[in-house]
Amino acid sequence: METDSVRVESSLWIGNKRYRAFLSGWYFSWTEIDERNREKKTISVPVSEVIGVKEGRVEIQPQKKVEDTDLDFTLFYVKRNSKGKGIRVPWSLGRTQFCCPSRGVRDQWITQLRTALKTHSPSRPHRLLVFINPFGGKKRGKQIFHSLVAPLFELAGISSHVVVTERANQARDYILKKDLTGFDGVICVGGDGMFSELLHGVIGRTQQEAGVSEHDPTVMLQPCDLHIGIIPAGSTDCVCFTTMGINDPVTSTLHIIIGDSQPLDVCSVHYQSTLVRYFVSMVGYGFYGDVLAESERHRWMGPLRYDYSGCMVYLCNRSYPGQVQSALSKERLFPHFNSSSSLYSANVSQYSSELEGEWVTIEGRFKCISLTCMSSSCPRSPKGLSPSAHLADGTADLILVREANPLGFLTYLHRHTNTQDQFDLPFVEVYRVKAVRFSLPPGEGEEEEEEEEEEEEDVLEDPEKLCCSNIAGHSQQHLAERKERGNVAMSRVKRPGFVCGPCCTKPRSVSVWNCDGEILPHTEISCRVHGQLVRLFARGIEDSTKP
Ligand SMILES: Nc1ncnc2c1ncn2[C@@H]1O[C@H](COP(=O)(O)OP(=O)(O)OP(=O)(O)O)[C@@H](O)[C@H]1O
Repeated sequence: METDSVRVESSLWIGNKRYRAFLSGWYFSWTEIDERNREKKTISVPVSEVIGVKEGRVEIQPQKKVEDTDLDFTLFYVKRNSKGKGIRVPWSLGRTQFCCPSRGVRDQWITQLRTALKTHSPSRPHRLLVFINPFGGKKRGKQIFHSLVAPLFELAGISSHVVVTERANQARDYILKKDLTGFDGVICVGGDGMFSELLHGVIGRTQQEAGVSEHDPTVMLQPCDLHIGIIPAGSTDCVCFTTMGINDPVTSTLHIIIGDSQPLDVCSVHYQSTLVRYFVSMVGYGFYGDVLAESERHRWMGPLRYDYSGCMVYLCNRSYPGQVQSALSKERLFPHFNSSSSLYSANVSQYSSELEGEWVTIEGRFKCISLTCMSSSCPRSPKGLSPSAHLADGTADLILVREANPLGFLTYLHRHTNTQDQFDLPFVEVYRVKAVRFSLPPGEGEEEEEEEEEEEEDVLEDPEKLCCSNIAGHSQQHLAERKERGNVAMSRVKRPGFVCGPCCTKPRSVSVWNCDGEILPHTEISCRVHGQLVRLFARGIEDSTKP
């Protein structure tokens, strides 16, 4: 065996074939040598993608098997599969078993490979805090973790402390309050809701430690050091799909093990001087808010409720008045920006602001308004809400869909599922922004607020007076909540009933905001993008055409 500072080389056998193996700088390669000493196929594995090196003949999947032999060692590494269900190829665990001419050579290979691994992968996690939501998606969180994730962590020498959640927000509270010394990252096994819990926990804790007030909408938030990992086990897993290009627990686990790090922009939502929420995926008004509100009332339908609610809300053909003020990023014009909906058209006025960049005000009636920090893709919409949105450039894409005829709006919605440009429509405008404020135009919504208050008084007397029969079914509980928590909580519960579609006899001119699948309790909100606030164990979307 030849060894120098950059290169280790020797003959090894895989089965009955002879190979010349090299460990050289960043790569471990082995080339098949035929009987005439000619070189044939070479396989190369970056050292940074080696998952583990074990003595003997070892198998991890489908079941762990170890045969302790003197001459063999087994190499585990990231293998890119040829096809998968995402917009990039899935990763799996590659395994090759080498036989050495002597035990000394075998031990030397193992030592050299492990040393190279430490040198070339300094950012790998050693200890992780894992939260499993046993009720997310198809309720397979525990099974996914124990059968697919835990064996890979063990192989890579990662220890994990596992918390199976017993209630919503347990993971967030744990991160905010418990001692996290020694953990290199927090992992959720669940869907977007679980990711959001970790996001709020990690950001909140970092700001607490830095003495930064999250409620101040103008404050510069402290970037978070603790990495977040997502093992998809929810029903949509949009954040995972957008940051990985695929929803696959093994691919996610391998990214975590090799310590990939992807910065991510986060948007804060404030109501006056109160932080309402953070999001990375989407906040949407109008159609998106109405669909969520409607679907909340049909939870019993399971995932089908989104299709059902989408149809019902579409049939209502509603649009809402609004005033959107946005701080444009320097990269103001969106690549797909439609020239027919000019930025400086009559209904756009400019004014300066405290935020860098220029502010514009846009007023009108909208079918929907959405703001997204990422493309927000999912298997149903592989290109997502805003196909060219970046993960970490400090901007978000504001998409305004103005009042349109039902067929036009259907075209817009349908284009999310195919390759046609959803922005190339005369009633769609897109802006790349750093901050957004939404308000109701003067006079709009006030009448409703008053009506709403009167109605709530009536309802207190007689719950059956609620405009929507579905809500009435739950009204006693809602009334109790209102008494306990005040108007905000009541309107949070009640508003979905106001936009519920055909069953509701009182159409309203105010929608609700859908923030990453949660209904926000306020209409007039301000949003601000915080560039690269958190880091994920991910690599963004890899080009699947590369080997
Ligand atoms: N033990 C628990 N009991 C009840 N709710 C929980 C529990 N653990 C977590 N939650 C909450 O359940 C909500 C949904 O969970 P999760 O996001 O994992 O699954 P999902 O809704 O199926 O997936 P997706 O959000 O991708 O559609 C989260 O908002 C989380 O706060």
